[in-house]
Amino acid sequence: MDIFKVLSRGIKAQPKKNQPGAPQLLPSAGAKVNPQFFHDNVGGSNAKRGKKRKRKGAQANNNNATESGDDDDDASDVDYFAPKPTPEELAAKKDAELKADEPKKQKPKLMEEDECRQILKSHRLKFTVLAGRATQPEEVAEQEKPSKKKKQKKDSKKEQEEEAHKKKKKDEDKKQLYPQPLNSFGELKYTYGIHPTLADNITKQGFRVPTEVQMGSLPLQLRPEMALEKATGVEDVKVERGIDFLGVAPTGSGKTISFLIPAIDAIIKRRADDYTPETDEHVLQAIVVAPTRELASQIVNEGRKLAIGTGVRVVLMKRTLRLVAEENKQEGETEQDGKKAEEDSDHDSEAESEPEEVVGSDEEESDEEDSDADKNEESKAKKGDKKSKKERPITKVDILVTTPKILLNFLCGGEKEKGKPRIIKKTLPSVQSLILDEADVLLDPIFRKQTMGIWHACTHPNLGMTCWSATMASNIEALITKHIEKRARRTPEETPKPLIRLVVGLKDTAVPNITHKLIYTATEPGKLLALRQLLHPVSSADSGPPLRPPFLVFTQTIERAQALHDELKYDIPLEAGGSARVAVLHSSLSDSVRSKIMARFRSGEVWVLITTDVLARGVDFAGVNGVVNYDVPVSAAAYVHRAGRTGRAGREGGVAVTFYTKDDIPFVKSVANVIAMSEKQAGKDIEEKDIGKAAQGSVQKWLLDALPKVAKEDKRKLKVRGVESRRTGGKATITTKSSWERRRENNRREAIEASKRRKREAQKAAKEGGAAPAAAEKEEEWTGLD
Ligand SMILES: Nc1ncnc2c1ncn2[C@@H]1O[C@H](COP(=O)(O)OP(=O)(O)OP(=O)(O)O)[C@@H](O)[C@H]1O
Repeated sequence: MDIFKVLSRGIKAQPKKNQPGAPQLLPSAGAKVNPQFFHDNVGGSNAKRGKKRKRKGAQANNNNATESGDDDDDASDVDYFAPKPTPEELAAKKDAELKADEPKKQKPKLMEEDECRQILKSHRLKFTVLAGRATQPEEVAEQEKPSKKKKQKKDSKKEQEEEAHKKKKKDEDKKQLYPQPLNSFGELKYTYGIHPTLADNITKQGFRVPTEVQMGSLPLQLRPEMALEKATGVEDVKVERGIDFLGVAPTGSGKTISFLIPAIDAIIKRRADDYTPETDEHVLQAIVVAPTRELASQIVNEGRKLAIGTGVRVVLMKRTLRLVAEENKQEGETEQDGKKAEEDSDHDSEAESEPEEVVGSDEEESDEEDSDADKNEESKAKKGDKKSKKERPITKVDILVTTPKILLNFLCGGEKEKGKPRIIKKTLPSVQSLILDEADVLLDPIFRKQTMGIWHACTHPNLGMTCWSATMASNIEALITKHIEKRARRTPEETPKPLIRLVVGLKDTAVPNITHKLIYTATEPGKLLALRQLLHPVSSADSGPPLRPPFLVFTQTIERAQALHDELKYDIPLEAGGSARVAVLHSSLSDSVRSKIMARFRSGEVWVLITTDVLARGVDFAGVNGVVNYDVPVSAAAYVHRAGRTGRAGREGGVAVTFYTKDDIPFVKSVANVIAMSEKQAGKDIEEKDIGKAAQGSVQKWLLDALPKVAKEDKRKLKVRGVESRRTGGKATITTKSSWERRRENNRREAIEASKRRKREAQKAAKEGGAAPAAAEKEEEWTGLD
């Protein structure tokens, strides 16, 4: 040790974490050892986030993955003066470790229900049976008598409220489940028996510790009977035919592999069971539906990585694909069914409570645009003779990943004609698993008919349905439950499959590991100034942690994204990469341009990506340091998803900034509420005594109280149309030019246009008659408004 070096070290204390000047941990710094969001010390007197309970049971299950970074605690046991082990001792120790890693042949050891309860609670996992119990308890009868309840309430409101609350809690307790959690990925192979190649692929991806949603959902999906073996009071939950599943878990918590692992494993097993040389073919067995093309291709990539060496083919749906589908034999009936399904859907959307879920205007376009993007391929296909369509080989596919419209078009034999109901001409009887990623948006009125059409076309009697999202409005949950029950009624001879819901953490909140900033900019130009300040921060004394590239900027419309890009593209100095560092991505761009921009952003070439809600859901950019909501999101759920593009897989240091102007004040309360709830969940909520202090990144209580409540009708309008003034042709434009300058430019442009028009008219008249040349000459003399 160089003593001079030690002595010459500065004595200035290093700033602590989260203090100004302290090196900040950013999402771009890389993956975290432990991707879990919640691991409370349940049971201890001083429960604290970030500390994980140690379990005996998990160790007994001989897992080959470390549980968490908490093993560092063992450092206190290190004995620096102990004699060094001999090489023989080291070799013997290694042998023992290897032996411990070998799969156990005997029956895996399951945890008792109490222990499961503790672990589930510490990771904030809550399971509820929503439908399909063999005997439905009295709550159904209770629900059928709302008028009587109301009457009672009038008598002694408080008493009745208390009673209702108690009853609700009791009912909820009754429906709750405490299945086995997955403590490590090693258990997937040794306890739940997934194929070794699939297990190896999981390890190769570097996944060591399962996230909460993986802990909760994988055992139930893979072997429900085993997951519930130690659970008590589940006699009416019959899982022999599998389960239907609804997973509501934070953004970036690894939902994708939670549905891909069971889908791939089921295909491998079925193939092994039914193997004959003739049947060893790829048969479409699972469909994953996602709302945007970017998300769909991301799922394909994830799926292919997991399926390496398993023989399972994961394919992205394209117009030119030929799938094995059965012609609908009872077309007349299906037509009626189809019509009925549409009527049902319409009826649902009106009858149910106002949906809280977001459907950004752009998302609709994104799927609309699917058709445009695939037109190239279609035209190529059309160029060949008509026969070629028939001759095109059937695509070998086991898992199909698709956006809803493109698959529905295939099933209906073409695009929708205006005013005509869609008829499903083909069905997909081989599909045994239908997975809806971002299910709430897929079942929102905007995509509902398309998604329901696909659901209807999957005719397998034992179709398994799993739905996933970070947000789930209650009306969407009710819709899923209703349709699953309806399907079950078609086969009364079979035991109904239970629909089990898993909620991780608080429903509809943002991830707990990011910082939120709500910034009032008063006007539209104020936003541009504020964004420039974020790009070029002048002082570190700014409120909250600075926003460092790469980051995403969300706008309400395509036009605004384009305009913001035009404004910002020269803001990055040439020596730092110039305009190439800022890019825009929206649904009017072609497919190939979109993919190129995505690749450039992922590679770090683009620092600021301006976009619309087309990238708000599901897209995984691991190292995004922040999100700027240049325009206020159209709903609380939209906020959750946009903010969730940062802080993925538990990465710390992400920032979500939201600008709001005078025009947004009527709508911003729902966003402020989500921020407050998310901070509360993260343990950062402001205490009464701190009200008035500038708490970093939190929404202060006075602001929450001062913001007006958003009326239901306004919420609905906002969701469908966004802030009116920002729609195309609205008064709010993104530009640094003053309105006087813009007016002058407009006048000049119009004058030039008018001049050209007159000239053309004069020339036309000159061709026709003699008097015109003079007029044309006269016209040329005019120089327009300058
Ligand atoms: N167990 C794990 N350990 C570490 N990283 C993981 C783990 N599981 C998933 N990830 C990574 O976490 C990131 C987010 O995963 P994913 O995209 O599946 O999240 P999500 O829950 O679907 O998010 P969203 O709600 O935004 O769609 C991915 O980069 C994925 O590779």
